[in-house]
Amino acid sequence: MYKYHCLNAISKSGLDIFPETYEAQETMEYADAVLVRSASMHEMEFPLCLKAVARAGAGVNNIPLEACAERGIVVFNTPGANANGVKELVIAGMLLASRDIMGGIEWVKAHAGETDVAKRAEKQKKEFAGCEIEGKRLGVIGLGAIGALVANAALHLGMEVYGYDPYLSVDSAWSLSRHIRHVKDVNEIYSQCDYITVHVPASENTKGMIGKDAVQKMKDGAVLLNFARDILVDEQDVMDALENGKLKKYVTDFPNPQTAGKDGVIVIPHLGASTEESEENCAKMAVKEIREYLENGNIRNSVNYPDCDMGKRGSNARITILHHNVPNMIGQFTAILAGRDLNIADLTNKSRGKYAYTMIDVDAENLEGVEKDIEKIRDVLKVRIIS
Ligand SMILES: NC(=O)c1ccc[n+]([C@@H]2O[C@H](COP(=O)([O-])OP(=O)(O)OC[C@H]3O[C@@H](n4cnc5c(N)ncnc54)[C@H](O)[C@@H]3O)[C@@H](O)[C@H]2O)c1
Ligand SMILES: O=C(O)CC[C@@H](O)C(=O)O
Repeated sequence: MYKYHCLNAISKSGLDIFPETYEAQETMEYADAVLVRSASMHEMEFPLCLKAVARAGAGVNNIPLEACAERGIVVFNTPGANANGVKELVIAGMLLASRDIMGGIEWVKAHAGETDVAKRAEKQKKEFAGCEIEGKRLGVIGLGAIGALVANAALHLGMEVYGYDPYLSVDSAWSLSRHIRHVKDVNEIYSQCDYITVHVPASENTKGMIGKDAVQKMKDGAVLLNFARDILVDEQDVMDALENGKLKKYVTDFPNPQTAGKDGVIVIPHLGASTEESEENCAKMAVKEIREYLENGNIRNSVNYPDCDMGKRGSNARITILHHNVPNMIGQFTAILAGRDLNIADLTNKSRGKYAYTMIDVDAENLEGVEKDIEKIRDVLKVRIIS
């Protein structure tokens, strides 16, 4: 029986994929796996039994990736599973910044019940007029799952689109329309675009990447959209730019005391991925990743260990070893098996930065003592025998 714990509400259609051999737990204490959305795990203590954390979503800045790796906990995310939900809200954000839709709706609410509301609305509506996005220039910073969808959708809405991503993946490159202008210097986005939207992961490298310098280079009256993470933007600099009229609007999906309720800021309560479809997609992908790892040892879409796949486990026992990426690890593992006269049917080893993963299929059912012996090897972080 495997045990899992959900730190946030996870869509039932995903949890339903767990078979009867899985049991939900009220706490993490005895869990083999944890499912999480945005809950911060940085201050949490992890039990020794915890083997996997699946982030039902894209951003993993709420999870201590290296601390997990050191404890032999594989962290997964669900790339692309909520990208369409975010794309649609970004388009909505551009429209909200361009026309005073919310001001107009508030005015109607305030005059509800007045018999001459229709006549008064016709007089009042000039106050809420705006501009169209067709023909305007959009700059997309980060052309991954979300950025690529936003860029393509904006083209379809008649915008001219500039895209910047120095680490563009081959998959993203294939998905992008050839009509998107591939920009090599982000300053070109700042200086040329009417709307700028950022879709990069939050990390030590990207924190504060849009601050005073970037804002000063932007066109007067530009609109900045942030559906990635608030820490990517130096929001005090953006507030100053809104106050002095340099920027027209800041649209953000991340409420905080600095931006909530402030003039010129449209703050949405982190709704980018809050659609039935995105929640289902993320939950299903997260549950499949956990099952694949617990039942077969395969790692798909990890963010702290290498992906590694030996297919479905057959009749052989499968030994899986998470370890540091240092020389002579495989030699030590195979020596232990050879010393017991055990035959290796298949073996795979993959590495990613400081960490590596070895999977060994062995032609035997009785592997007594093997787990303990491998665990004693220096630089081994976690050993499992799936049989
Ligand atoms: N608002 C929401 O609800 C919501 C939902 C999903 C994701 N997000 C946020 O959006 C981010 C992006 O999501 P995604 O699914 O597109 O991720 P992704 O990994 O598919 O794409 C990220 C892209 O950013 C690029 N990149 C990295 N550093 C860069 C830099 N310095 N300059 C330009 N490009 C850079 C990468 O090459 C990659 O192509 C997530 O990390 C998450 O923080 C928010
Ligand atoms: O789970 C959510 O609602 C938000 C997810 C989003 O921020 C992400 O990074 O995928």
